[in-house]
Amino acid sequence: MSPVILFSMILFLLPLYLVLITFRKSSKKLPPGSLGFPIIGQSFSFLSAMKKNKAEEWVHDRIRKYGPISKMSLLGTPTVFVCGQAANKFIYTCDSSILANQQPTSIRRLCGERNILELSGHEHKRVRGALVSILKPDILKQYVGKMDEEVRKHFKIHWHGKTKVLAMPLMKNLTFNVMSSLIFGIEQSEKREKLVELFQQLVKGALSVPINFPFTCFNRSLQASAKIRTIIKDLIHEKRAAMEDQFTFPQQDLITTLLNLRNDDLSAALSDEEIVDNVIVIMIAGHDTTSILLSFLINLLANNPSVYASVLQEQEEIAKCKVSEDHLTWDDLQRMRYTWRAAMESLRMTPPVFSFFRKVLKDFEYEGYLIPKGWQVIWVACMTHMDEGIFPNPSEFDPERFDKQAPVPPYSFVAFGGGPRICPGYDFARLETLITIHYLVNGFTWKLCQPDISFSRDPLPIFKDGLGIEIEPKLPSKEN
Ligand code: HEM
Repeated sequence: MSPVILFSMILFLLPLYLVLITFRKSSKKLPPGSLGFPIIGQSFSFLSAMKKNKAEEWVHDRIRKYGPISKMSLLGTPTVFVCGQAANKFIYTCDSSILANQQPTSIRRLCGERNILELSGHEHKRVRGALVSILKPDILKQYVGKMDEEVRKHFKIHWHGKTKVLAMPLMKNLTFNVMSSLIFGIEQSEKREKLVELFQQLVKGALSVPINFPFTCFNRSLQASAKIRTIIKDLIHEKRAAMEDQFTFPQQDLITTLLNLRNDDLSAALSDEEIVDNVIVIMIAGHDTTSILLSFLINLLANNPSVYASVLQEQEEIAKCKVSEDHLTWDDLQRMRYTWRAAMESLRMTPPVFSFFRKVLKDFEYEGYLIPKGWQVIWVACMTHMDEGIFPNPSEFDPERFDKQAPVPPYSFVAFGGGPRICPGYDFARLETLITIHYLVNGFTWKLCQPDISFSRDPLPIFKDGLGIEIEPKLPSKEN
């Protein structure tokens, strides 16, 4: 029998088998809801609601029908759906021997078995420790100048001399280039353009039914993933050779920093396979999320003149103390408090990541229901962001909500997740966002080409028209 048919049969039968053995061995109640058709289950209805930007309605319909806990089948696996502040707390504090991080099969196959999202317990701690150590503020401080340079270059090439731009693809291009420069040490080149294309293709299949037939989106994403792997492996060999020749870089890239990380016994902290898998995850986790934040913030600032005025005032104060060729410094970024609140508010209103998955390692009971081993849990963490009881007038863009004087209740603002898996790229994203907004508001004014713009989730939020804006450079022009 061909491996493809065998694999499809396993995918088809596994959910049924899991449900049957669960019923046989336990008298406890499963959550309400239906598993739908085998394999497909509710995958298409969920993905289609995401695409139509109706995911919140889809979730509300489910809650109306079954309550805050229900069962379904998503992306080939029986699944329990939960949401709300209590669910966020439960999941973020749950023992990793009960609930392990697990992405859909599609993500595991595209990013590799050793990627941090797949690991749990000690292995997760070890790999996470290595990633946190290269993304912590002390290390990132050294990169502010390099980031600043990339951002200025971007505005010079893609914005100056234009009257209209599509902001979203440009922000993707910018965040990808910043990450390539800092993580891979790859400057502007054909290789970098190739990598952009390959990552875009890989991401398209990240949340898809994992059937590897020719011409499927998943198949194209797998091919892109294989090519990216080859490029990263070659880079690792080049950097290792340079290190062995004792060729020292004045400012290392993050892959070199990772290659240099040692355990107590001086063995390498991460294997090459772990570096490849995790660099792919970092690129995916970091560049799209931050570009979404920047694009939605540009849209919100265009529609909210008073917030825009406060951001501008803060950024003009900082610009006043500099001459045009000065880079922004770490201290300048610490002064951009209001701008970061505006960014957090944008993340509250449109968090880049809508839902998360965990794998159930042991049967457990939650709110009186059995959550069986072998199933997965999906939770829509950000439903709390629009909870009137937590964030009054949730549809209003109000950065002051994040004023430190009025702290946000725990487990309710979760754009960066929570618990032991909270996003380790928070500071990276903050630096990149603040530097970009600084040069944007000091360099240009902008307005939306169309007043009413809509977005879909594919699976990440994306403006359908690319966020067309009319731009005008400010005079006298600071060299952006
Ligand atoms: C606005 C930008 C970003 C947002 C909203 C964001 C959000 C998130 C969220 C929600 C999680 C998952 C937490 C969980 O599973 O509970 C996460 C994990 C992660 N993020 Fe970010 N992220 C952003 C930027 C970045 C950047 C710039 C990087 C790297 C430079 C990064 C690297 C990672 C990694 C490696 C993980 C996995 C952590 C683990 O499993 O321990 N992220 N991020």
